[in-house]
Amino acid sequence: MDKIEDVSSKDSGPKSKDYDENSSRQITLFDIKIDNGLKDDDGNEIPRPFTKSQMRKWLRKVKWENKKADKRAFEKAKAKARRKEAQEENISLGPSRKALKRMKLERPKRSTSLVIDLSFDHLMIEKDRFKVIKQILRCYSVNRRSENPVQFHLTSLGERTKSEMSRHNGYENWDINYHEASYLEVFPKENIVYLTSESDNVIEKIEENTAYIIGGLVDHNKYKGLCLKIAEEQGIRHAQLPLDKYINMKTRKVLTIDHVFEIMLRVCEGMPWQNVLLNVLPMRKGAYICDNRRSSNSSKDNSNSGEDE
Ligand SMILES: C[S@@+](CC[C@H](N)C(=O)[O-])C[C@H]1O[C@@H](n2cnc3c(N)ncnc32)[C@H](O)[C@@H]1O
Repeated sequence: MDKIEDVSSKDSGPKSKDYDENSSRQITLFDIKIDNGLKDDDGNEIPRPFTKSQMRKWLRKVKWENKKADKRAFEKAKAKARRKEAQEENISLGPSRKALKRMKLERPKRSTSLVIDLSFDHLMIEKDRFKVIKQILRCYSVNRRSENPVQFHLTSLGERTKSEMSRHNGYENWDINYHEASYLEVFPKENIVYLTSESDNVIEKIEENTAYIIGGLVDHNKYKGLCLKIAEEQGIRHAQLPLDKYINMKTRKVLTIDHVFEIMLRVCEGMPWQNVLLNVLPMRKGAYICDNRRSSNSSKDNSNSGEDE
């Protein structure tokens, strides 16, 4: 049952003498009948110090705060149990936060840049903008854990994306280069390659000192060919990933931002294209090896469905 006194210290919601005095006897949400008012121990109605809607709002907040605290405690206990179990079974859970921080300072970065072009905000509904942010977080996470990270840039960063990013604590200090300017102002034009599944050029080798642009767009195929059109208009190079050369796929070849990012990163790290494609693409993309038509079980499903999610 929800306990008002658990959160009254955190919350500056409605307070009155009556409520403060009563808080020590753990009033529950069910004790308070907004419509009938609150009664004291002798059954006398306590004058209502707030409007019904103020009270409803506050009670909702209290309920939410309690739920949040419970959830946080549960997650903490779960993580602790997982750490303990891993320690007992000698399983590595990857680098700790402290180690990751040290890696950020010590790891040399490649001269190749992976850039997410965030100039498409106005073409997306809120839900899809959130998906873009979620995918950026995944890119950040894989790059940060890489032994050999690339330079990670976000360009055309607008106010909307900035405020959505600011919900993630300390994002300004992440190992990402943020630019309000377009990639055209950040990199020499001849060093830019726009990645797009619609290009006739197929990427083979990832070049040093080159900025590979990924369109920060979740469009459910609504703006087919848009990135290719932009690259052509801007007179910059463009290329698609060599999917056809190394794998067969049951679904469309338009991948999500984070999949494209991870594929490029892994190839930069020195893994062969085919292994990378089979490892990174989720099973439901139905990727299997080209040459021997053998179905692959090695695909991993990273809970991100195919294109646009
Ligand atoms: C969901 S797609 C957006 C599709 C969009 N309609 C377009 O015009 O590119 C997100 C981005 O991932 C990259 N991308 C997706 N699939 C790709 C592929 N097969 N080859 C190269 N880049 C790809 C592109 O940069 C693309 O802009």
